[in-house]
Amino acid sequence: MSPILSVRDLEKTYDGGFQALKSVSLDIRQGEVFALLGPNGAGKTTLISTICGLVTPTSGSIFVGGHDALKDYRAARQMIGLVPQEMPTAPFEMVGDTVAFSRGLFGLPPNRELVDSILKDLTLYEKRDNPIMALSGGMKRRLLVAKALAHEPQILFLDEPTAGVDVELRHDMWRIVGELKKKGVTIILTTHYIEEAEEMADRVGVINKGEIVLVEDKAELMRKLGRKLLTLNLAEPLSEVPAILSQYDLCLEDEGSSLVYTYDSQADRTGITSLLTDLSKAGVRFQDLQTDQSSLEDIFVDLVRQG
Ligand SMILES: Nc1ncnc2c1ncn2[C@@H]1O[C@H](COP(=O)(O)OP(=O)(O)OP(=O)(O)O)[C@@H](O)[C@H]1O
Repeated sequence: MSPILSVRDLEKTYDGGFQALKSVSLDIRQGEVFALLGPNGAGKTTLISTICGLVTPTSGSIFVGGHDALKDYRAARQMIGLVPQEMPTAPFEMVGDTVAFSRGLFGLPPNRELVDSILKDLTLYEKRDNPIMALSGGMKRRLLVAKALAHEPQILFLDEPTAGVDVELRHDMWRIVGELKKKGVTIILTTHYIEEAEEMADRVGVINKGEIVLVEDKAELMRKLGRKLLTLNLAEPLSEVPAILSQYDLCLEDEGSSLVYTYDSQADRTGITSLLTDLSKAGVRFQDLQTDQSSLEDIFVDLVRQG
């Protein structure tokens, strides 16, 4: 299936000479939830803003649903909903009206039924005749989603949807994203929260200093994360791994005083029991042992540090 969004060799150098995007290429699959992770200043907002037509790229191409976003901006933008981090100020506007207005901005005919159903999905329907200023912080966040959905976009960008919100609202947002995905909406979100990417994403991309440094299925990442290290501190150092233990792919470390076994913690059989039996048969004794697991956070920190 061809990607719903395709970015090729995208570069952005701001006036003043700062290069915020360096040859970014990315394909987004229809119906997926893609989490874009990156530290402050990595280029997440620049990338999203460029795709949404708010920032002009220096070079490169963007295709949205087959439309060239640079040459056929309107058709491309029509397919996209953008949930910004903050509410533009229109405090006296009514909740229902502001969502209807967002739809009108795209030149679409009014559709009160649709607006009502969006408000209901986001549990804002009861507030439809209230001014925006009468909403709680969490409701305002949900309203931003409602406004972004008013023109029935196929792709929804969420820029840090849960930055600075409480746990309850964070889970609320995750539920909303899950429901939109079920309806077939493709979702791209930026986040600082690894937990958020783990919870929601089908795929994870990491951007650092304007470059995409990793794109991977979350399941694959989790599989990698499922690998654990068992380190045995030996009673006496070994010069080599005994032949009887060759099947375990052990590594001898710390000048022969530690044996390291890598295993899949999610497998039915980790092999630890038989390893310990075979160690005993080989006469290898150990004083202590420890297990370590790398997390998505470790992988992220490593990638960002290397960059
Ligand atoms: N209008 C601008 N003019 C010049 N430089 C800019 C402009 N907008 C952003 N930048 C720079 O581009 C880089 C990327 O910024 P961007 O906002 O895309 O990062 P981000 O990954 O979204 O960061 P954060 O997580 O802090 O929101 C930063 O160094 C920023 O200072």
